This record gives sequence, structure tokens and C-alpha cells, in this order.
Amino acid sequence: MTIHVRQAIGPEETRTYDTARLREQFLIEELFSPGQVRMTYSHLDRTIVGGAVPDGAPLELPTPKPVGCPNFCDRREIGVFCIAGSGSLALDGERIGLAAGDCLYVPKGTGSVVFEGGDAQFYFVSTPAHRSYPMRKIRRDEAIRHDLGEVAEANIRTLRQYIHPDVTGSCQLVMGMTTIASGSTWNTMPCHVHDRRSEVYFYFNLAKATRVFHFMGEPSETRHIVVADRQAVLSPGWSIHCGSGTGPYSFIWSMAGDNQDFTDMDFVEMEDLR
Ligand SMILES: O=C(O)C(=O)C[C@H](O)C(=O)CO
Ligand SMILES: [Zn+2]
Repeated sequence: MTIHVRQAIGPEETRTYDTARLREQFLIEELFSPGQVRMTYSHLDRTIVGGAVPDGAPLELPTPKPVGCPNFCDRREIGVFCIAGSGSLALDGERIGLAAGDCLYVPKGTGSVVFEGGDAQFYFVSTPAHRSYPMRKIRRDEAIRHDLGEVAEANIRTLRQYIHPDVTGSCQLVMGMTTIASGSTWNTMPCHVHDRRSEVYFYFNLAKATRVFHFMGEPSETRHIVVADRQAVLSPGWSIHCGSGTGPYSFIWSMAGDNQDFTDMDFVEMEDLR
């Protein structure tokens, strides 16, 4: 098991960063390793971002020191996506099968969490929770689907809300997946901020040579991070978050903070971007 801790960084400090520092603070490069759970604990809403690759043997989710409780879910909830292959999660011994594109909401109070599967790869995000909602598996066709964008703006995409108040209860975690249509490049453009919530963008299904140029920063001080397959970007509430890919890609977004209102966004006017 590996866990790295990232402190919350403000806009003034971020303005002074060079490329290496920006990547060190906001990009999570290595999430998947056979037989391992890898995690990053971010002080942005105390979000834990992780990857688990059971590689044929049961892989228990450990409880790292920053969690501060005997069990991982004593005061936390988790959203888990199977991003490749198929496998299962055993929650206190109850096995739930997951195929690529399925999501599992793991409630506060769950004791043991075990990842299983020969070829399965799991991406997960966990945030603090104050009460227990029912465990729920959400298949791709059970998520709320939104078809967004315009051909002329190269931003045609399908956004699916999986962990969302209209699908399943959760304390603060809101989570889903967006897939960019063939021929489009942009996600989340026109862009927005929402200082009430922080967000994590996990990019995947990129070909080896494809890169997403992820834009972040204050609207008046934008920066970019070049992102490869299966890498995640931490997005503070004050930062824009959008990207343009050199080839096809999808991403799993997750949010936590003061509300679960997906539509609560402050859109940025194009003329205000620098
Ligand atoms: O393609 C999009 O637009 C998104 O996926 C938007 C994210 O879900 C988001 O930023 C929600 O606040
Ligand atoms: Zn957002």
C-alpha cells in the first residue's frame, strides 16, 4: 500500500509554480500497480483518490494513518468504478460483481472492503461521511445521462451522473463519468468554478500517445497540465477545470464540499480567461 498526502494550495501560491511544481501539487501520476492499493490523501475536502489492482488475489483496502480510525469507512464513504476488466468487491463478505463502467457506492460503517478479480482495475474516491446511506451498485444505464456540446465547438460529450442525489443517497460525494465523442476534443468548455466544492478529474481510455491538456488555475491566471492515460488532477474550488485531448478519452469526475448541487457552477466568460 502507498499513500501520499497533498496539502491544500491557494491561488496566490499556485501562480508562482513552474511546471514541475504544478504537477507535483495537482497531478496524480501513478495510481495502478498489480497487487497494490495506491492512494493520495488530499486536504481538498479530505478527499482520498485511489487505484486498486487485485491481479488475481483478494486485495484488502487498508486503513492508512491519515484516515485516523480503525476501519477505512468508520467515518467515510467511497465511490468505486471498475475501469477495466471485471471483478468484484466484497463488503463485509458480501460479494458484488462489477464490470467496466459499473460503479459501487460503499457506505459509512462498512467494515472490510476487498477488491477481487483477475483483470479488474478499480478507481475510487472517498470523502468524509456523517451518516450511512444504503450500499448501491450503479450500472452505466442506471446513471443519469446528459448529451452535451456542439460539433462547431468540438465539445460533444456524454456525461453520466452515477453517485448523485437523484440516483442514490450519499453524504457529500457526487461522482460520474464523461466521454468525449469521436471528433470532439474539449471537456467542460465553456468552463466554470465552484468554490463550494472541490473536484477530481481522472482521465482514462487514452491511447498511449494521446495527451489531455488540462487547464486549471484562476480564470485570470490559467495554467495547463499535460495528462496521460490513467492520471488524475486535483481541482480546488477556486480553479477552472477543463481540457482538450489529442485523441479520444473519458474521465471520471468527483466532487465534495458544501453542497451536492451539480448545477451550482459559476461559468466563466470567455473574455475573462487569461
Ligand atoms: O464534461 C463536463 O462538462 C463535465 O464532466 C463537467 C464536470 O462534471 C464538472 O466539472 C462538474 O462540476
Ligand atoms: Zn466542475
